[in-house]
Amino acid sequence: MPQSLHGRIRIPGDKSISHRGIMLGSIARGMTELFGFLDGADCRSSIACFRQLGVDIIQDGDHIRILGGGLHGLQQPKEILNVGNSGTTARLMSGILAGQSFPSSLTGDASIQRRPMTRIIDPLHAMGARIRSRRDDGCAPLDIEPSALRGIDYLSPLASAQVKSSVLLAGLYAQGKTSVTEPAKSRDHSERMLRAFGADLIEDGLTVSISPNPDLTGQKIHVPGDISSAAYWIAAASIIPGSEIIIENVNINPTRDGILHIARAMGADIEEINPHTVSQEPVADLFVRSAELHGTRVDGPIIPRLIDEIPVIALMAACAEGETTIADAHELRVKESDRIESMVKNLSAMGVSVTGTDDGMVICGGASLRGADIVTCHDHRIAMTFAVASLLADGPVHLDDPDCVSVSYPGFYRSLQLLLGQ
Ligand SMILES: O=C(O)C1=C[C@@H](OP(=O)(O)O)[C@@H](O)[C@H](O)C1
Ligand SMILES: C=C(OP(=O)(O)O)C(=O)O
Repeated sequence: MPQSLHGRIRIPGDKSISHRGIMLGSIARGMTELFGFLDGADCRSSIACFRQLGVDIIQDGDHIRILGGGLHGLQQPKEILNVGNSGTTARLMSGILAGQSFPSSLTGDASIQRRPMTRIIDPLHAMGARIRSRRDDGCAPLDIEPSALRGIDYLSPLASAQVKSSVLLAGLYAQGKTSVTEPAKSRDHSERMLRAFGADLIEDGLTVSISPNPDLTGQKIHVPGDISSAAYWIAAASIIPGSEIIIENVNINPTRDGILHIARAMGADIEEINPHTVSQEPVADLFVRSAELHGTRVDGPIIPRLIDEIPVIALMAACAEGETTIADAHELRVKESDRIESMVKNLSAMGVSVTGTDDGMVICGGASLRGADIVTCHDHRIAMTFAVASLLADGPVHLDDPDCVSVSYPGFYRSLQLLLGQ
């Protein structure tokens, strides 16, 4: 019988909001303070890049102070900017760099150098940017030359907050208005934060428009807890009989709350307590009790609202009664790893009957999980998913790179021990 989870837990700050806080604080005028910042490897990469761009950023744990010099206050970096493992840093920062009066280059780790950048290069080109993939393969390293930008109306083929945000940030430096229309709503943290910093931004359904600003103004931002990190505890507490936990201070932004909808559709028992707003973002504590789960269908416009949670949703599906189909999630193939392949391979190794499809997977629930050697592909979400799976396995589960969790959740294993009462 697996050991149940109990107690209250506070999860680290939201990764998307932490990145945006560093970036907007760096191009705003005056002091920005971030409280509850995610001190994980990805957000540290954003700090390192903007320091290289001449911004004074002081970090004291999860408290950050940024002295921004305004939209044109960045300086030419002496060396190539290194985004590490962070796609968000690469794509959003490219939008800012495209509008600068100096050249710059950026690269990242092996995973970043495989992830597609044409999705931002194309719209930035249409705005007049001079940005090219050094190896001509559509991936980083990217070289960016100064040029005058003009506003465009961009019809994005993808529901991607990174693409949307990159174009909107470039729009701050463009002549005229820039708008982005997406096929489905992606996370809207950039829109909320840009507005708080004083940007001239309008939202109309799936279209967001921004006009160039004379300047943004530094802000104090309280970063709420990351629902993508809460997802592991939602899943673990739901699956393991007898569990009862409270996850404090979780961002429940409707563009991010897909996991709550899908978990409830599977029968999960999740109560939202004390809902309130913090720095333009809706927040609540989540009371999660174990429940009998059953299979469901995960597809359509909810996909961008839970894209990073699909690995752990697939694990919930493996432990539920009946079949679950995940579709319309082709984007999983271009994350830190090919997450469809990673999930199919590792769930199969644990004895789950799962079939990968082009844009998702079909999972037969109800199997008992056996011990296995897990290939994480250095992907933090795969590592955390199988650390949760290990609680249910009837034999030892070995992760080849357990430490990669520090990309988004440095205290993950400590939190797990706490919830297990160890
Ligand atoms: O904008 C963001 O902060 C993010 C957007 C999503 O990526 P896409 O924009 O590629 O969908 C998500 O997967 C990533 O973890 C963070
Ligand atoms: C896809 C992710 O992040 P990024 O694109 O910023 O690397 C993630 O955190 O799951």
